Amino acid sequence: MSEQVLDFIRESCDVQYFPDYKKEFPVFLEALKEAEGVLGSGLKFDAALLDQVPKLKIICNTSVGYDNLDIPLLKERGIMATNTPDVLNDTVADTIVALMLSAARRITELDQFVKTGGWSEHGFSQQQFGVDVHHKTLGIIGMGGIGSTLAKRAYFGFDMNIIYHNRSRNEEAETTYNATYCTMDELLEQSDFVCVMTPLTPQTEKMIGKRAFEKMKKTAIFVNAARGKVVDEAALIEALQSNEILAAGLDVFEQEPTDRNNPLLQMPNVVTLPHIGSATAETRTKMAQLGAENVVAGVTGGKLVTSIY
Ligand SMILES: NC(=O)C1=CN([C@@H]2O[C@H](COP(=O)(O)OP(=O)(O)OC[C@H]3O[C@@H](n4cnc5c(N)ncnc54)[C@H](OP(=O)(O)O)[C@@H]3O)[C@@H](O)[C@H]2O)C=CC1
Ligand SMILES: O=C(O)C(=O)CO
Repeated sequence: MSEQVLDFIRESCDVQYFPDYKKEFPVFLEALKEAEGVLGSGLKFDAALLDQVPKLKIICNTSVGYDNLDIPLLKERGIMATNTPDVLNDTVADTIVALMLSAARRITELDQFVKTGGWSEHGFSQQQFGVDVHHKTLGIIGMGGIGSTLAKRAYFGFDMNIIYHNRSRNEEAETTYNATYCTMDELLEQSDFVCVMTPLTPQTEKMIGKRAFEKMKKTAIFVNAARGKVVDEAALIEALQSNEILAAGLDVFEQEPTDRNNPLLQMPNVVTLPHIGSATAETRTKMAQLGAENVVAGVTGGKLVTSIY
């Protein structure tokens, strides 16, 4: 949280700032017990925690995802909640394109090849060729804010054929990016790149499992920048080990940080990132500022900018 954003909140509220609340959780908890508003990301607000923070009026996530919040419980207790949609769409879509390109063109693997002296006067072998991204079929599961922004890049930048699956139709994406709505099975069977971009909910938890990987092409590249728990990670590992799919690009994991012994970290055809989808200086500042506007509004009785409900 930059000083500029903190100063904006300080104009209306007393602020206690914890750059790493997990490191000093007992002190943080004491402060939270007195707080009317909280701004940040990642902390799970369950009933046991809410019981300890009776003065809390508003929880402002500095993330678009709000799987850390039990919305029915917050509603029941009259606590407001906000998130930070849209301001991060371009940055997260850029991250997904980076994962698609890295996995398809084997960028991280070949980077290591060069840096460890593997590139000799004999050049490199045909076994190291990648596959094209352009003119392929991209399947987007979750054609929302980020999914649509990815479709824009893929359609206009890479001449890709866009297919998608949601619970409801996204007519704007159909008109603007020529996206075709299909069932989940059709998407899995037809896509060269399968990108999941849904929120984590009880309905989407482990939505991509063994059966889904079996449906995908053997040449498919799977990308997850949504939430790790949307995927059955054991099934993903098995699919990669048995060549059920070609490669994967992952910004998120079932457990974060992921275990150092996670087999995915040993696979050259898997590109990994530490959940940095929205993490550019510019976008994180926009997210913090939006969260700050929400927390000030919530505490002072103003109008929330991006209320979750
Ligand atoms: N890696 C990172 O750093 C980041 C990760 N994220 C993650 O990405 C998620 C999506 O963000 P954003 O695009 O802004 O969200 P949106 O709400 O704009 O889009 C979510 C999409 O998922 C679809 N969806 C929801 N539930 C289902 C379901 N059960 N089956 C199929 N489709 C479904 C929705 O369509 P419909 O309702 O019609 O089904 C909607 O199109 C966030 O919730 C967050 O978890 C976000 C930002 C950064
Ligand atoms: O916004 C989110 O949901 C994230 O995961 C971090 O940007």
